[in-house]
Amino acid sequence: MFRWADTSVHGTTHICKPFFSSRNGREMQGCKPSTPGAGRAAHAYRGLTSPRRCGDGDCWRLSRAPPAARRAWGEAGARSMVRCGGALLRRYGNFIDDLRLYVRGGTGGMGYPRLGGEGGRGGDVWFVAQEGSTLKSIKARYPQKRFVAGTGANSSVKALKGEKGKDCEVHVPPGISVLDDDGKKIGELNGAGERFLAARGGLGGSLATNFLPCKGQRRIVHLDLKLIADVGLVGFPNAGKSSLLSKISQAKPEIANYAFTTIQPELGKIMYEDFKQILVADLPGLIEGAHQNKGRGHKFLKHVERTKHLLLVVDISGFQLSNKTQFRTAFETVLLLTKELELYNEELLTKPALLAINKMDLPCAKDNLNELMKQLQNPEDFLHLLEEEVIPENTVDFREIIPISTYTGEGIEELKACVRRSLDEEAEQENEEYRKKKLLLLHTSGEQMNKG
Ligand SMILES: Nc1nc2c(ncn2[C@@H]2O[C@H](COP(=O)(O)OP(=O)(O)OP(=O)(O)O)[C@@H](O)[C@H]2O)c(=O)[nH]1
Ligand SMILES: [Mg+2]
Repeated sequence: MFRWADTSVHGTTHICKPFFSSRNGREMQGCKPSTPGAGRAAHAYRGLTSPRRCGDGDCWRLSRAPPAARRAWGEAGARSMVRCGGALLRRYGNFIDDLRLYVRGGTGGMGYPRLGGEGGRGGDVWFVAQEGSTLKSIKARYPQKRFVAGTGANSSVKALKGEKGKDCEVHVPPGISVLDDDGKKIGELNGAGERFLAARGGLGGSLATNFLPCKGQRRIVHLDLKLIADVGLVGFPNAGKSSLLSKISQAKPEIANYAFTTIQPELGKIMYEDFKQILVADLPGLIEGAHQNKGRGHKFLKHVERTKHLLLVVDISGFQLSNKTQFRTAFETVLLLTKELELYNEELLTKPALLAINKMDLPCAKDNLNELMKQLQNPEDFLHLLEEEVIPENTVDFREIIPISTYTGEGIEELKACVRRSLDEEAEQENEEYRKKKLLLLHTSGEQMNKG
């Protein structure tokens, strides 16, 4: 259940209780913010949140916040004043995670009717997973995006059985799903060296075909890339995911105080003293409705599918995309993120998950954290205040909740340790299951041999 890591904020380990939702009759975890969503108090509360650049180019400017909020926000807020720019005008970077290709197997060779010779089979088109390969490099090298294998050799007096046409091998990055033109998955390439037959060559001419060759298989396929990482950073825009990645790894992602700074996934490695490395993927921010592809949600959510662990990152001061959208408290953002994951693919909620509560250096953070804690401990007291649309059907079972600040470094070491512990536990569990399966297999094969 929810477990708070030791932090310099609290200095204690705190166990939060799960709660029972009367709404859907399921066990839930979470809380309801006591701050109402409207009115003067809420306005002040909102004013304490980081002013940010909104989706449509407007800003929640600090100057609009009430004076009390501005005072409370103080320097930290001023430091992270909104920067309005043309970021949203940028394309989705030059990172490519979907490529449409035409593939055709080679035509078979002609048969030799007089001597009953058989033409060679056409070559095949193969996709071969190779480390270092990218969809971008495929596009750059083969702008036509057409892959045709060689034609089989004709049967001749010298060689009655014609030679097979040359195979065409396309090197693709590991983590590829191959889809047909209707979007149906026809193959997967996860590890380096794995191969997928994309188009089979046609048979050579023989007696059965009146010595006429057959054409090779032809089709349109999509290569859909999903990042494979140990941990995926999931959160609303501006929560500090990229800041966190830059703090725990050598990666240098772009960091800025506006939504959608990260427009393409970025990878970083956490290096531990014993040389263990954990691959972390910084994913672009999600917004409400991401599961319906709002804010390019599908493009980003699909990467979550292949990460082993989820690390949800939320801003303790809450989130508001623009002054036209509703303000969401830290707890509401947790629920909303859960909901987006659940609606996109329910299985995502079965992944081991951790929760990082960021921006603990803000003046309002400790109060908000205490409030959040109260809500987490007695959620049933607050749940009825939440809007229906915020509450997910299921919940993420957070292994640990860690308050952090990427500015001061608070909680960062604890977070790294928690990530390591969680991955190690999972690996141990997988090993145990593998051992059990092997033992069972040995046992049953031994019994069969005894019977024989
Ligand atoms: N006060 C404070 N600000 C922070 C902290 N971490 C990040 N920020 C600020 O929050 C803003 C957003 O940080 P990013 O790391 O770009 O956030 P993100 O989640 O990657 O945002 P997107 O890429 O848009 O999804 C930046 O101005 C950061 O400087 C923190 O611990 N404390
Ligand atoms: Mg980012």
